[in-house]
Amino acid sequence: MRKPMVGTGWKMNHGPAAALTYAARLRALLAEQKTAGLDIFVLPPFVSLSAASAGFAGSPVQTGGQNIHWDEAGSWTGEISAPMLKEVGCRYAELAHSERLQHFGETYERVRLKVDAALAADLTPILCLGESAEDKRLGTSDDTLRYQVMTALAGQTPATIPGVVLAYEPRWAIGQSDAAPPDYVAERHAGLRALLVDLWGEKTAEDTRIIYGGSVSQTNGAGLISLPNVDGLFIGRSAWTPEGFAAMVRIVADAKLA
Ligand SMILES: O=C(CO)[C@H](O)COP(=O)(O)O
Repeated sequence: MRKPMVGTGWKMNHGPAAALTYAARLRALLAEQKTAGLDIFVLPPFVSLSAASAGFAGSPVQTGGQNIHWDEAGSWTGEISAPMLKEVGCRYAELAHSERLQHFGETYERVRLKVDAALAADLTPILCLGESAEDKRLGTSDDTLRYQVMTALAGQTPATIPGVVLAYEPRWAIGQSDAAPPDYVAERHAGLRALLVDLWGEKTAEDTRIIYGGSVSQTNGAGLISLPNVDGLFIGRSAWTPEGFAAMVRIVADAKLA
């Protein structure tokens, strides 16, 4: 059984003081909602992780970092290690976000090392996958997703794959006015599920969560979370307020905990 998820990445928003304010407000809102049975997560900026982890301590909300280096320590100026995320109370490590690929030179070859580092530190990798607008135009979306999965998860086993959350985020749908069309999302998630079967077998595919991100909102969220093979929602802008995120938690809970 795949435990449903709902999470938000704050990107470069909410310093430590704002993180504490957000956490206090979200805790109060979620105390009035169904949350048992959901994995709920927030991915603050690095400088806000200690504050956020403290602010959410004892609540249903877990924290995670938006990136890690593949090494445990060393001369890597400006980088953060998986053990450091663990030390500040994180459960998750987001990897390969499209903005890291587009603006900061990230590669899926490097992400493979980061998946290993996250798992070694007992963090759950949230592995972002997604095709470009050009892929979509050319009909090569599934080829690109296959390359990303096979490269980032090379060396994993049927037993370790379910410890990774796949986050399907079509690049062309991020930061837009609406999400990818539901039938398109359903096709890509079905393709990823079939790829997991092909590479690691039925049980691994059945146990591995695939969540959707890319302009999720209160308008489209219920339709997206109801699609087959969509095990959760991963929200940016619509969840940068506690009220917005609490509304998305409710949408996922209503769909998945009924
Ligand atoms: O990071 C994302 C979700 O946290 C993703 O980039 C979607 O962002 P959004 O389009 O602002 O929801």
